[in-house]
Amino acid sequence: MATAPTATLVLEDGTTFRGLGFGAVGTAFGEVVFNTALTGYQEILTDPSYHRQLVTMTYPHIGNYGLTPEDAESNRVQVSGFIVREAARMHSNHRAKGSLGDGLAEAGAVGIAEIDTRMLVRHIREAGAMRGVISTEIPDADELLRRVQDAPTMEGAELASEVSTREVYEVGPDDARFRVVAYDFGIKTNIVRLLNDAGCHLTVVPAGTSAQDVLAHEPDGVFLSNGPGDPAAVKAGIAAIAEILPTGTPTFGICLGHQLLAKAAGAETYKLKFGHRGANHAVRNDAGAPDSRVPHLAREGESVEITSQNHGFAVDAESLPEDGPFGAVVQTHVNLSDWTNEGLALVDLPAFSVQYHPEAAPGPHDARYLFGQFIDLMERHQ
Ligand SMILES: NC(=O)CC[C@H](N)C(=O)O
Repeated sequence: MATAPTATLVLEDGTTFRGLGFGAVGTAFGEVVFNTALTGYQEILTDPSYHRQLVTMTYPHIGNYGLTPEDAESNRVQVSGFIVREAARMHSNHRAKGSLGDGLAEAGAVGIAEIDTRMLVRHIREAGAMRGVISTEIPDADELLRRVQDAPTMEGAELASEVSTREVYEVGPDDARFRVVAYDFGIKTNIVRLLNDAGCHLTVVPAGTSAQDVLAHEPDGVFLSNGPGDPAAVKAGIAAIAEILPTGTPTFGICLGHQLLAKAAGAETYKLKFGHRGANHAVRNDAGAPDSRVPHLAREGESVEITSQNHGFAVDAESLPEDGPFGAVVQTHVNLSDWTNEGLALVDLPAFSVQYHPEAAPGPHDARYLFGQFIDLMERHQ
């Protein structure tokens, strides 16, 4: 690292950090967020939901196992910048094909190391997630502050269309039991893989696809993917979902897909103070509670699961309607740290979704059962 350029990180409130640049040389803007997973930096960097974000890892030593193409969650590094305590000088892993620094450089993502990430994260937890800029070319903190204050905010940002596929594509065997249309708002590869493994042939469609075009495929089910940005700004997606729901097509959403389903069904979303990003968030499934109105969505055996998460917005549980455009919407899952909403289901229609990541890449596999529940719903409605 001795020859790495000096880099500067400036937050929109003027807080300034100096560190060492790695990855791309340049200036990168984005929302500064933090992820508490101990491993899985490659899956995090390549998760399209991190588009336009500067991701801080709380684990202090990052890059030691390099980058391995088969582990990517999309075809590129998606973050605009990466903030770490210590970037490993060498990686060691027989599967790796390159270093973290080279991967960031190739994608134009600016990294900054030798940052006091504990101080940064404590500051964000107190003051809230905010815009930031990392620069290896502009050392003047006042200049960077001016620029970051002009950068777009995450609230109101429609980013799904920036990462979505431009073309429709098909994945999985033609003779699969179920034909699913998957909305790509920024879909992660492991979701595609797990749906294929569960017996689904996928037709992956761009974020702006109309309900008519989706229904023309006569799908057994519709999947709503994760993705970046403010759910409230994804107007076309919300409108399309509102047209698909009354057809009774089984629908399953993850993260952004969950938020869009909620909006389509009459609920509201809001921005969390600093979001949930990590691989050990405890969630309770209430679908098996004695008074549950959606007992078919109970998790067999246990009700608490440790989950992988990555979201900055959330569904307002108080806004879930009893008398919405498609009837009642109930909360199926709750976050055990802050009691925010983590899942919902429609009572009268075969549609459900979770805020967290059952595909868990990276993360624990507790929530895989949800893919099975989607299959069950399609089986019952086929
Ligand atoms: N992973 C996701 O799909 C994130 C959803 C949304 N962009 C949020 O930050 O809340």
